[in-house]
Amino acid sequence: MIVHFGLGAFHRAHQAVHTQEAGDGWAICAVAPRSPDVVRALRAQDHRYTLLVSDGDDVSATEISSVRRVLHAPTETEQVVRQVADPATRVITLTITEKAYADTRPGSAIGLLAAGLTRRAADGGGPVAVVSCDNLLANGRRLREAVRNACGSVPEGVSFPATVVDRMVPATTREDLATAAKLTGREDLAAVVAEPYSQWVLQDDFPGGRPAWERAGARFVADVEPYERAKLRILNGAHSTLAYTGALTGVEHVADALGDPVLARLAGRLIREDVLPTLTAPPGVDLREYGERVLSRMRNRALRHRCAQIAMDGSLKVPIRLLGTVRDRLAAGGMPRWACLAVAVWLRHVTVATDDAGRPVEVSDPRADELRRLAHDPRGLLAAVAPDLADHAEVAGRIRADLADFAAYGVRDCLSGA
Ligand SMILES: NC(=O)c1ccc[n+]([C@@H]2O[C@H](COP(=O)([O-])OP(=O)(O)OC[C@H]3O[C@@H](n4cnc5c(N)ncnc54)[C@H](O)[C@@H]3O)[C@@H](O)[C@H]2O)c1
Ligand SMILES: O=P(O)(O)OC[C@@H](O)[C@@H](O)[C@H](O)[C@H](O)CO
Repeated sequence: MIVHFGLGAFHRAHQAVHTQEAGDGWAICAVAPRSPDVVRALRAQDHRYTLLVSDGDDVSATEISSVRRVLHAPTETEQVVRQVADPATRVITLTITEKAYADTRPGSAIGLLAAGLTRRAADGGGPVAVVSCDNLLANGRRLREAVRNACGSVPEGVSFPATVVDRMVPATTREDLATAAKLTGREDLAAVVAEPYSQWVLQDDFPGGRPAWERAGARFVADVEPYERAKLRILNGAHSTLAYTGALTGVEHVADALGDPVLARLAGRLIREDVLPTLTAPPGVDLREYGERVLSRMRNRALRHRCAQIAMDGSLKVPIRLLGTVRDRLAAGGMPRWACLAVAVWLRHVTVATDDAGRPVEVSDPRADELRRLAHDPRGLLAAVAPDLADHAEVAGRIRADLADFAAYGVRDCLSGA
């Protein structure tokens, strides 16, 4: 049995699909940490749901049935703890978003995981792998640290393999639900839509055994780090850049942001000129080709990936997706013009929160209030997120100038002249 925390769209289109395609009998008990809606929807349809896969032209529908039980954490806490402690559970996966790793209070996702692992250790539940599938740096180590904080120590027999996950899965829209109903002939409130591309790279450290996810295309490697760095900097770096520039220029979805040549040029130059020189290719991977493919994947119009969704929680995402690129380019003697520009666009997004036409944009970030209070002080603002870069005269000067230009001329005009 696998216990999964975070019953969002991504789990349903990625780990659940890999587990079904492995075909070796593993089943999933999925825990919803917050909203009960998906729990109700799945219970009403025998836990089965539709995966729509579209390249922008054709769409296929597949029934996913690897999820066999669902639990709502706030109201079914004891069942969650018992399921984690159960010796039949041998793998635990998580997609709980970046910010959830900092919340180790009792009752939080990490708190419940920790309570279950503690009971498991006391009851002799046996070894188990706990696998973060969130877009974090060193997600295995990060999760281990969170569990250690919540438990006081790391329970024996628990491994935390590092992973890299890659598939674009936007929030399901009403139109997606209508497409699922049309293709399957039944209403499905838990349907998800994804691109054809799907990748999962994992460190093979599963002391209690694991599904044969390699049968579904997963790769087990000794060192996940080069894959992680490449994916987070190329794909997620470009995604966040398009999300902030799109949001501030009145564009709703990522595919449409790439339809604007000015925004597409920024994303392309960011990848080619700033990100690629900071990377070492994983064995057998052509990173230039991966970068081009990422941009073409993002042009998929079947994915209604909202700029506002990707823009959320920038204070946690931007350091992972863009600041490493800035630092490595500087260390190598280069000036990461495009990455700095992207950081400046994010700072404008989180502090000013109106687009070029003066319309309010959606900002959801745990540090938004604090950063907004620093809007009048560009150096202080940068120091709040990257003190080392605030001390770098050229970077701080460029970001200050970009912020002033955005205020005077608008983001799009500045980007078109950059
Ligand atoms: N959607 C994608 O394209 C994609 C691709 C790769 C990785 N991921 C990873 O998966 C995560 C979830 O993406 P999604 O598309 O399923 O999003 P989603 O909004 O559909 O689901 C988010 C899930 O996280 C839970 N959650 C949110 N805040 C939480 C908190 N503070 N504590 C505990 N749980 C919390 C929600 O209850 C929900 O189950 C992302 O944050 C990312 O790290 C997503
Ligand atoms: O899911 P988030 O919020 O961490 O980030 C939004 C997207 O950039 C991300 O989900 C990508 O679609 C994904 O990482 C592709 O593999």
